[in-house]
Amino acid sequence: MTIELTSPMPFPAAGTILTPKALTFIEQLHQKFANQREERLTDRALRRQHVSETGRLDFLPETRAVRDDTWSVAAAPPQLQDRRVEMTGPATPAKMAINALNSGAKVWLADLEDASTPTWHNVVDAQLNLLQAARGELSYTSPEGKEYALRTDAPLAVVVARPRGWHLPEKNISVDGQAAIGALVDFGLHFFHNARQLLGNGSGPYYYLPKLESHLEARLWNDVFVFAQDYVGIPQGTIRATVLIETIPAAFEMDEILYELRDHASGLNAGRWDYLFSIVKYFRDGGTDFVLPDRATVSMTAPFMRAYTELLVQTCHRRGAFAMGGMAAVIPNRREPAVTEEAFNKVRADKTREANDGFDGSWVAHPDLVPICREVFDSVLGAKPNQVDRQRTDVSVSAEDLLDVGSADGSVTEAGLRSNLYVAMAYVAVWLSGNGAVAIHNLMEDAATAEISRSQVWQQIRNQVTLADTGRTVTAELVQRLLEEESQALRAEVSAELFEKYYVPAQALVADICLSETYTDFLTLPAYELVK
Ligand SMILES: CC(=O)SCCNC(=O)CCNC(=O)[C@H](O)C(C)(C)COP(=O)(O)OP(=O)(O)OC[C@H]1O[C@@H](n2cnc3c(N)ncnc32)[C@H](O)[C@@H]1OP(=O)(O)O
Ligand SMILES: O=CC(=O)O
Repeated sequence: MTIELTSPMPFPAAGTILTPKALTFIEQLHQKFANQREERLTDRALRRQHVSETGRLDFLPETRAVRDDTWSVAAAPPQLQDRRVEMTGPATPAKMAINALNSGAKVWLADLEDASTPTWHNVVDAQLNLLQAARGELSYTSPEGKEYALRTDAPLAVVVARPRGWHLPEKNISVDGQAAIGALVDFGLHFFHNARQLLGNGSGPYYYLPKLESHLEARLWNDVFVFAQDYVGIPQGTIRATVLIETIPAAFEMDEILYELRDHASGLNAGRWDYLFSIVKYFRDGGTDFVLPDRATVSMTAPFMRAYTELLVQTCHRRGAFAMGGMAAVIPNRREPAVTEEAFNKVRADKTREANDGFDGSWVAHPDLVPICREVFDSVLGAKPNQVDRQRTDVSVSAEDLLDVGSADGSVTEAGLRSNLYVAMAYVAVWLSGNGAVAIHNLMEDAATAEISRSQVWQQIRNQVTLADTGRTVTAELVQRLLEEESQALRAEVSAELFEKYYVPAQALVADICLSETYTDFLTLPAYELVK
């Protein structure tokens, strides 16, 4: 066998997941698809290079027929007909998984991606929790003795697992001497252990696919699904995938992405945070027209964001697919009623806009937000499980609309720059400690939101932006100084031990990626080198 674990089993029960048969499946996936994955990653670099030379993206002339023809995706299985509330969160620790399954949401996006640090322990523990959940066997006792069990008085949320994106390796497994591919490890282990079990439960192997940049990446996933279904001997078309439209090039290929996955597609999701990250990344050297205002001031009602979400709803419904809303990152705080009230109001407003625009359901980051999202969608859907029949023929979105980044209100301020540096450092520190999502100043921060923060800083230096509140120009020297000041603020907030262990390396990493001449494509790639 050419597959090997390059690290010891992370904990004794890991053998339930890392079985010889499951590893053989991962090996086969790798051998069949590693080259295609490499080609797709090369395409990404070439396309970005083209954008940097032309300052432009457009709908593809060669796929016009796919956009113009009449076709639909496969019908949604019964369990995915009603997705009005989707809870997101990591699948490890077990407590979070149980809380999400019990939350009353219709779906749980079990996140192996942006809300999870892919430490070897987390990667395998998340799989173990999902395996036990599929068999109704997941339970947990906290160190304080609080018991957690799967509820039996109401339906559990349907699991839709989100594997890592194509770019991330899994360094604890090697195949033919190369690091395994994170996406194939996450999908492969989940599918191998649970596909048949989930079908037996009346559910199925359902996935969210993150960070796609083209329909060819969707084709690659489709090829993986076809191979995997044959491998375990379940009917073709059993898998259902919802694709996150969270990169700017993918917004130009929504039809094509659904078309490639048409036998397995169940919808698209408007992943707003990664979308903003992608805009900054793609147009980072596109001049000041592409410089976004402070992260906190970019709203979903900015014309270019509205163009993106409206096009998504229209495209999905035209193809019989679900349009899923995104994440309002404000979260409640059970100890602070005023914070909770503000979060409820903001989430209600966000979900109301989505429901009225035609989305079929949306995401929440915290169990206390489930009732708000449900109530809003109940009031718009009435007795219907979804509103896929709402065609939105009134929508007309051009390439210019999608690229009208300058239409965002707001300015770049020193307060916003400081906040970006603080969040990037604090998030990376928490990520290095093994938590992929954290509340910072009552906002949910995960890999996507941290990517925006650090990318904005890089873009502001590159464009020598003038700060609206202080009149200073953003330079490497200014950023270095503010980074040190924000780091001192963080030093005052955490223990000396934590600071040395996680915040010092986080500061070094953020300094490196914000100040270097070359832009770093994903923050999680250099960060991954620092975790076991
Ligand atoms: C841009 C995107 O990709 S969005 C999707 C990816 N991001 C996410 O999924 C983030 C999901 N959210 C979270 O991880 C969490 O809500 C956080 C980290 C932001 C805040 O978590 P906490 O600080 O634990 O919140 P809080 O203390 O209020 O939690 C209260 C209870 O709710 C539980 N809880 C909170 N959020 C979640 C969640 N997303 N899933 C399951 N349980 C949750 C906690 O475990 C805790 O349970 P307990 O009372 O049994 O101990
Ligand atoms: O993954 C979702 C996003 O908003 O980013």
